[in-house]
Amino acid sequence: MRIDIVGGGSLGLLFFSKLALSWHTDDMEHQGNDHQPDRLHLWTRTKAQAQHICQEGILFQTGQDQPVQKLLPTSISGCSVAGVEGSFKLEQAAPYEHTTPYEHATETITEKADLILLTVKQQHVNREFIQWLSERVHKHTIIVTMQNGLRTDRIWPDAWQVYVAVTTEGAKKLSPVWVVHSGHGATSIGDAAALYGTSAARDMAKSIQHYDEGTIAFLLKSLTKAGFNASLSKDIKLEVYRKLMINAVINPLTALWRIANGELLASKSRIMIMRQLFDEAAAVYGKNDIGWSESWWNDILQVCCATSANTSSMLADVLNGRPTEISWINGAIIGLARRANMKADAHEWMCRLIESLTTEEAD
Ligand SMILES: CC(C)(CO)C(=O)C(=O)O
Repeated sequence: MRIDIVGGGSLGLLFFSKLALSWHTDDMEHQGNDHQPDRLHLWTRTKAQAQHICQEGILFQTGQDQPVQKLLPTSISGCSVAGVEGSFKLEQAAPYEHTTPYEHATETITEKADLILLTVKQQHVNREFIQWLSERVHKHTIIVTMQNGLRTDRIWPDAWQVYVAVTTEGAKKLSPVWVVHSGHGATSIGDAAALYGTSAARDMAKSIQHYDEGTIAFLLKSLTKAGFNASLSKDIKLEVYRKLMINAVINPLTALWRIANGELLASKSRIMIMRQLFDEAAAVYGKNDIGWSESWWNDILQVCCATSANTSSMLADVLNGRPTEISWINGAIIGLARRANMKADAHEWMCRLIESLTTEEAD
């Protein structure tokens, strides 16, 4: 089985590091047997990051106060890294030498992936990216997207088997090569057809279901072995909308006020504004027949506590002068409101305010 992780952000590095470490342990255990190793490959968006990783390895901490583990290219059997520039043209594979006793370790980078875990930001998923990705996909490749927000454009080709992952794992990227597992969470995976699917996609998914099940089962097993709390979701749609609500409340406010997640709870007036965003989104969900629960408000407060010292991903984008995911978070709520002929003024304001922080927002 070949897994490609696409995206060298905090979550990409976290999932790569933990999987690589657990597969490495596996390899050590199986040395001398004719065990065939599974392959893991990390694609970073920029060539520069891939070069850093190839030269310095990945620094990984299982927690803030935990020792730094160094994953060196030569010590991770079957794992490799390459960079893809902003244009998403395939760059030459960065030299990531590994010592591995298995003969098929010499395979080239052009080998297609059986499973692709996508951890790139929404703004990087565009037509060029899909084109690049199509070179890595074979007939039965499963794509698992692990991203904030919701897409309303039909970006995924109908024939692809796309799954959605919702995770509450916390990860902090301290440098292009350094990631800290800053909070343990849970990861649910479900068929994207439930969210975006056409009937063609559903029929196709059914006809090759046994492949899906095998690959997804392998992923869940690998993630569990690597120490993640991962499961197959019974209702991924609900989980995506729940996470969307959490992000639509926490992300823009932390980015506007430039505060850590926990500081949202520091005053009544902040909590009132959060509640306004929550109520408005809940009304929009209601009109769209999207089940929501009052308990989600408590979930939001709990996320603020559990990740109190964290910089939200939107604040991190703003601080680094990068475009944000606002269009796929609060913008998605506005889209749902329009669909129901209603207004979502508070979310509109969030979009306008965040968009006006930079001059390079995605459309
Ligand atoms: C849940 C939250 C807000 C945690 O920081 C997040 O997902 C993000 O920052 O994007």
